[in-house]
Parts: sequence; C-alpha cells; structure tokens
Amino acid sequence: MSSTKPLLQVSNLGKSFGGVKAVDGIHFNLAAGELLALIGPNGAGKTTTFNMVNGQLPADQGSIRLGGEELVGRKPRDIWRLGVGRTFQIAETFASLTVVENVQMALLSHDRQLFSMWRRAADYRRDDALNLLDQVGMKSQADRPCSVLAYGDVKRVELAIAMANAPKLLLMDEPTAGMAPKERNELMALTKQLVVSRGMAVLFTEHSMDVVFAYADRMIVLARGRLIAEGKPLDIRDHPKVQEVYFGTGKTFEKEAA
Ligand SMILES: Nc1ncnc2c1ncn2[C@@H]1O[C@H](COP(=O)(O)OP(=O)(O)OP(=O)(O)O)[C@@H](O)[C@H]1O
Repeated sequence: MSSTKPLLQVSNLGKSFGGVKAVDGIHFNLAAGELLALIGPNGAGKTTTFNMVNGQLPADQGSIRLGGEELVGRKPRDIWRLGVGRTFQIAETFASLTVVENVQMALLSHDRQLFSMWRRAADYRRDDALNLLDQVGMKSQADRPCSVLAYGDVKRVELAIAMANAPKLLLMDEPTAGMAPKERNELMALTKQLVVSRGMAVLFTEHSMDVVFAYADRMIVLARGRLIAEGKPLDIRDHPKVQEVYFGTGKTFEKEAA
C-alpha cells in the first residue's frame, strides 16, 4: 500500500517558560496542499508553536520534520532556506518602495544576492516579480508605492513577497486581523487558491471562526499548551472538549464574539 508522507511532521514538541508549559508535547502533521488552522484561546501556545516551527524559539523537546529534514536545532535563516516562509508586514522603510520593488527585494534576498546590489533592485527579475504580483491580483498596481495602497491590497503584496521564496510551508499569524469581512474573505480565497495551485502547505492562526470554518481544510485546537482536538471544521464545531475548554460554558462556535 502506498502512502505519501506528510510535508510537516511535528512530534512531542514542547517549550516551557519558567514553570509555564507553553507548549506541552504536541503532535500534528500537515500535508502539501493543505490549509491547517491552529486555534485556541489566549495563551494556548499558538505563537510559541509558530516560533518553534520557524526557528525563532528553540524547542525544549520534540521534533519538527519538513520533508524528512529535522528543523529543531537549526537557525531561522536555514529553516527559511529549507522552505518555511512566513508572512511579514511590510515595514515602514519599505512602504516608500513601489509594490514591484518590494517583491524584487524579496527575490534578491531569496537568491542570496548581497545588499550591495540594492541599487540594482529596480532591474532585478522584474518580470518574475510581476508574475508573482499577477498571482495575487496586484500586477496593475505594480508601480505604485506600497504606502498608498488599501489595507487589503498591502496584504496581497505581503503574500507575493512570501511567495518569492517559493515556500513549501507558509506560516500565517492571524492573516486577516484588522480586516473587514469582505477583505478577509478575499484574502483567504486567494490563499486557498495559492495552496491548491502551488501545492503549498499553510499553517495559520486565526481568531475569526468564520474564516476558519470557511477556509481551513482541517484544524488543531490548543488549550494551555496541549493539543485537545484535531479534525475537520465540522467535527471540531461539536467537539465537547473544545466547547468546554476553548469557550467555557454556554458559548458556541456559532458567532464571533462582538
Ligand atoms: N517569552 C515568554 N516568556 C515567558 N512566558 C511566555 C513567553 N512567551 C509566551 N509565554 C507564555 O506561554 C504561554 C503561551 O503563550 P503564546 O503566546 O504561545 O499563546 P497564544 O496562543 O499565541 O496566545 P494569544 O492568542 O494571546 O497570542 C502563555 O502562558 C504565555 O504567557
């Protein structure tokens, strides 16, 4: 019987801060082409998990394998080179650059070009940068400065920047925070499209349950560092442990908190 190995295999992963077990021996897998939501109440360990996957925080225990390669113990830059990307907000210093220049800078970085080549960024792989912008629906705004873009459009550019490194796995920390419902849906529909067309895996945290239920292929639920449930959104919705631990009594998944 043939079985494809998951792209990401996390096992017995743990991290403590002083006496607090922020992440307490969690296990999960993520396949290529899958959109996996990581949810849980405040302080559940979501950010700590993210930071261990991309190497910003060293794990105390456990293993994180990407395509069979162990990531625990590697530097963030090496993990990025192996294909773990993360969406970052466009920093103010880059907001004055045009949309396409921002993507060109990301391509420079991906190609390990030296910063002394900065002045040549305007010429560097412009067609490839435009192609990435086309994939996120931003080609027509390529020559506008990022500083004048609408918020939802900035998020699309950030996605194009993350794509410049051709990640196998993309980590998105609350991608739709601060967005209106229509923009949220557009961004997540775009993300889903990229997941399918590129065979990329996405792990994302999200507080909006509407987004999670509409777009996640699968979800994992953390509470106080422990993984308490895993499954398809519809299975998770009615999971008694999730209802109890995640929301406390009397609350349901039906509506987001106002
Ligand atoms: N650098 C740190 N030093 C000490 N304690 C920390 C540190 N980072 C996280 N913690 C603790 O670890 C636990 C998990 O925190 P984490 O930020 O991973 O949760 P989270 O699920 O991302 O929460 P939120 O939804 O509020 O962002 C919390 O109890 C938090 O106080």
